[in-house]
Amino acid sequence: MRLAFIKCHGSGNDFPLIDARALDLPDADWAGVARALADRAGPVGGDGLLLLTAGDDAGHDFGMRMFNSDGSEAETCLNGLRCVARLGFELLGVDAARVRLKTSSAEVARAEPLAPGVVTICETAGPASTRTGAVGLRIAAETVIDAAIPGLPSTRAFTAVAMPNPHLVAFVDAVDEAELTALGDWCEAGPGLIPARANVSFVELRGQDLFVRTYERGVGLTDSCGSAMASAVYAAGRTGRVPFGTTMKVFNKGGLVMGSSDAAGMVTILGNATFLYDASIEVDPALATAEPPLVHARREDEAAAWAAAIPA
Ligand SMILES: N[C@@H](CCC[C@H](N)C(=O)O)C(=O)O
Repeated sequence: MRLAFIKCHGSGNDFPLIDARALDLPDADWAGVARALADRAGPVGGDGLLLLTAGDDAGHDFGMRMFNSDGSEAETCLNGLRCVARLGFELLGVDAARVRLKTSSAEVARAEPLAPGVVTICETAGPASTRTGAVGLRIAAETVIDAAIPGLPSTRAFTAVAMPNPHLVAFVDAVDEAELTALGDWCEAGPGLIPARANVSFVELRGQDLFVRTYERGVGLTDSCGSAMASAVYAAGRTGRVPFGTTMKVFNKGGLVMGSSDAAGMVTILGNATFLYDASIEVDPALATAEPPLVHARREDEAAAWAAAIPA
């Protein structure tokens, strides 16, 4: 089948994005499309597949679905949501919307550019939950807040957050990528402690700002993860490191976003939604393979604006 897509990124988290409002494919086929298009060794590459889906009578202007590179479907993707929101705004001619996610809803709106030429979207999601059941942790404790998790092969103190996708967040003095990768790999095996797996983040507190490095469920180490940044912002408030209500810069390997949260668990993230190119591609969902894409237009001005705003 031939699919049109936009290659986009939110804070360096990159995705093929498909307007799927009129496409009716079984979930297994979307999983195959994700595995074909978000394969780093394949013709497109990305940290997952984003779908813009139709609105509904429950007050959602449109919806978002997100499939990880391994074909698993996530509850949310907050870097991806900004890109989906931008496409929804452009297609519907609106500047704000309520969006249906897999198991929750989010509010999105156009915002003042973070830097000249950088399309910027504000998103509010939540409430974040620290209930271990919501995070998928099979332990007796009701919550894990800045505490070791029995059975996890790490002695670090974690805060477990459902955004609503599962996150384990540890504040560290300095991010050790090898340690993060080893722990992420352990979670990827779906151990009895956390069978649905988890996104794992190490976070450096830099004054009242954060630097977040994340091993994403279903993907691996990524340049940034929006729901991980949201979880880290909330965890910073919940653990008393940064007062709720503080707007902080959240740095990551792919750039930065602005974030804040409140005691009720609502998290607001402001960040880019950059479109890189428009293309179409022949995909075989059953085999999870794709031909090289036909690129129709490159949005070089947007890529340049982001590069100028976030020097390497
Ligand atoms: N990159 C995303 C999160 C994508 C889903 C995640 N890997 C999961 O399986 O929960 C983001 O920006 O939030």
